Amino acid sequence: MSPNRNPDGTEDKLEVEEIVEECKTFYFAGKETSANTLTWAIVLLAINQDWQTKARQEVLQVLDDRTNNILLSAESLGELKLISMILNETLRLYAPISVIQRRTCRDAEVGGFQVPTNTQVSLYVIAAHHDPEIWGEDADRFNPERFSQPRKHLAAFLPWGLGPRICAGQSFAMVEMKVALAMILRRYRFELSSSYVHSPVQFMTVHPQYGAQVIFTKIGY
Ligand code: HEM
Repeated sequence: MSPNRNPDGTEDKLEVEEIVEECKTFYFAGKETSANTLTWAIVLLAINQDWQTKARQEVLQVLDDRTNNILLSAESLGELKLISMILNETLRLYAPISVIQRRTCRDAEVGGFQVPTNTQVSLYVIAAHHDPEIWGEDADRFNPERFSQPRKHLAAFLPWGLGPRICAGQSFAMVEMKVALAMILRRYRFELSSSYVHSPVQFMTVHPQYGAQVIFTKIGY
């Protein structure tokens, strides 16, 4: 671990315990979030069979256009436009981290409100993501088309947070989720089981309280 130079020129190094803590943060921040997003994406595609079909067609087309049609290359990942739209819409509807917290280090004014130093401020990601004034009257519906055009309000979509503490694993997470979803779509058709009960719950991350019962059928690709 290379030393970090402070503004006064002195050097700081992370201690072993601090490195261990960082590893734990990466494990927790990286595993639950991505796993739950993928789970919700599978549930949403199991409900919305038209999008599942379109997404599979895209994956097969991107793979077919390659000589090695089994693995996705870094460049072919960029061609999975529908998969990106589906993952973004999943992150909008079921942002794994639904509340972001900050503590003010000085007096501030936010939207006309005076916020004194040392106040804990909670930013409800889930409220911004479901606001009909931003997303329209169908804000609660799954519609990946919303992400076919660049977003007008950056701050209306913030599953990764915003600012200097934005998610450190954002790009990595999108790559792993795209690869996993593409590989599942390529090999399986899936539908919701009749035992599935829709009940999102927030406990550390937003996940399906009673699990996600989905029936997978292998397809011959
Ligand atoms: C769907 C997947 C993920 C989502 C939705 C997500 C979301 C977030 C959010 C909302 C934050 C807080 C940002 C803030 O306070 O403004 C965060 C922080 C963080 N995330 Fe992620 N994350 C995901 C995956 C990952 C992965 C795969 C890794 C690492 C491999 C990772 C590593 C981190 C770290 C280290 C932080 C703390 C950054 C800091 O405090 O400076 N995340 N993430």
